[in-house]
Amino acid sequence: MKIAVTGREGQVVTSLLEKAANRSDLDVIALGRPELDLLDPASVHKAITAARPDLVVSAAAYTAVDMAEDDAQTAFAVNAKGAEAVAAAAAALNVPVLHLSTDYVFAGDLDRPYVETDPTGPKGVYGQSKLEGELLVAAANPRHLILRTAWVYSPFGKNFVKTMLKLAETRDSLSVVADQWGNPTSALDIADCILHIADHLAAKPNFDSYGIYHLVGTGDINWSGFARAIFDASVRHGGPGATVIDIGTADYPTKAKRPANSRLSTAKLKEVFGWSAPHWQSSLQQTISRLLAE
Ligand SMILES: NC(=O)C1=CN([C@@H]2O[C@H](COP(=O)(O)OP(=O)(O)OC[C@H]3O[C@@H](n4cnc5c(N)ncnc54)[C@H](OP(=O)(O)O)[C@@H]3O)[C@@H](O)[C@H]2O)C=CC1
Ligand SMILES: Cc1cn([C@H]2C[C@H](O)[C@@H](COP(=O)(O)OP(=O)(O)O[C@H]3O[C@@H](C)C(=O)[C@@H](O)[C@H]3O)O2)c(=O)[nH]c1=O
Ligand SMILES: [Mg+2]
Repeated sequence: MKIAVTGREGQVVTSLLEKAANRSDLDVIALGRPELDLLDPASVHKAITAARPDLVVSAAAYTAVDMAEDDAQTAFAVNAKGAEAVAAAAAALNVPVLHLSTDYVFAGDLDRPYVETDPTGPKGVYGQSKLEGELLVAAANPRHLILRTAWVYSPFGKNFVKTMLKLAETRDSLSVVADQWGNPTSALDIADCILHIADHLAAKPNFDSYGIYHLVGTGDINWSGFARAIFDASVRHGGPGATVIDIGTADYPTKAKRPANSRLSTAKLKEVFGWSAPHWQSSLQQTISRLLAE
C-alpha cells in the first residue's frame, strides 16, 4: 500500500515515516514544499496525482496559533483552501483522505469531553481556519476521515514538551495555566492510529463509516499538570526540571483565545476502528526518554 502524506518535517509526518519504516508492505511518501505547497492548489494536485497513492494523509497545516491572529489570510489559505485541494486530489484518484483537525474547533465551554456531533465554535483564527478546512475536505471527497486531535507532542518539531524542557534549562520555576484542560497526544500514537485505519480500510473495501473522529491520548490534564509530569519524567531520566506555578489564563495573555475545556471523547474511534491510544503519561515517558537520549 502506498500512502502520500502532506508536509516534510512536521510532527505527524515524521512519526508516520518512522512507523512505516518497520513495515515492508507500506510505502509512505512525504510531499511538501516546494513540490507541494498548500498555498498553491495546482502544486497540490500535481504532486498528489504524480505519487499515485492508495490513501492520502493530510497532515500539513499552519499551526502557529497566535501568529494566525495577525495572518488570517495565510491561515485560511493553508488550512482551508489547501486542505480542500488535498482532499480533491485524493477524490480525483478515487482514494480516501485522512485529514487531521483540532480540538480548537470547539469553544470549550462544555463540562464534559466533546463528542463528534457537538456544535463547534472556534475562539481563534487557527480554529476557524481548521473548521473551514473540515467542511471543505468533507465536500471535496465523500471518502474522508477527519481526525480531530489535540495537544500534540513528539521528539520531533516544535511542541509544548520540548518548550518546557528548553525553558527548564535556564529557569528554576515556570508559570503555567491551570484552567485549560485537554488530552495530550503523542504524534507517534497518531501515526499508529493512522496505519491501523489504513489497514482497516484496505481490509474492508465496503467501509462506509466516513466522517469525523476524535483521536487523542487517553486521560486528561491541564497544561500546568502536564508541565509537572514533563519535569517529573525529565528529572527521573536525569534531565532538567523546574517548579511549576499554577496561573489562570488571564495571567498569561496571548493573542489567540484558547478553549478552557478541549477534552475529546474517543468512544467513536474505539467503536468503529477498535483502536484507542495509550494513556498520555506512558507515551510521555517514552518521548522524554528519547529526547534526553539525543
Ligand atoms: N501540533 C498540535 O498540537 C496539533 C496539531 N493538530 C493538527 O495535526 C496536523 C499535524 O500537526 P503537526 O504535525 O503538529 O504540525 P507541525 O506544526 O509539526 O508541522 C506542520 C507541517 O505543515 C507543513 N506546512 C506548513 N505550511 C505548508 C505549506 N504552505 N505547504 C506545504 N506544507 C506546509 C510543514 O512543512 P515543513 O515540513 O516544510 O515545515 C510541516 O510539515 C495539523 O493538521 C494540525 O493542525 C491538531 C491538534 C493539535
Ligand atoms: C510556554 C508556556 C505556555 N503556557 C500556556 C499557553 C497555552 O495556553 C498553553 C499551551 O501552549 P502552546 O503554545 O503549546 O499552545 P498552543 O500552541 O495553543 O497548542 C495548540 O496547538 C494547536 C496547533 C492545536 O491544534 C492545539 O491542540 C494545541 O496543541 O500553555 C503557559 O501558561 N506558560 C508557558 O510558559
Ligand atoms: Mg504553540
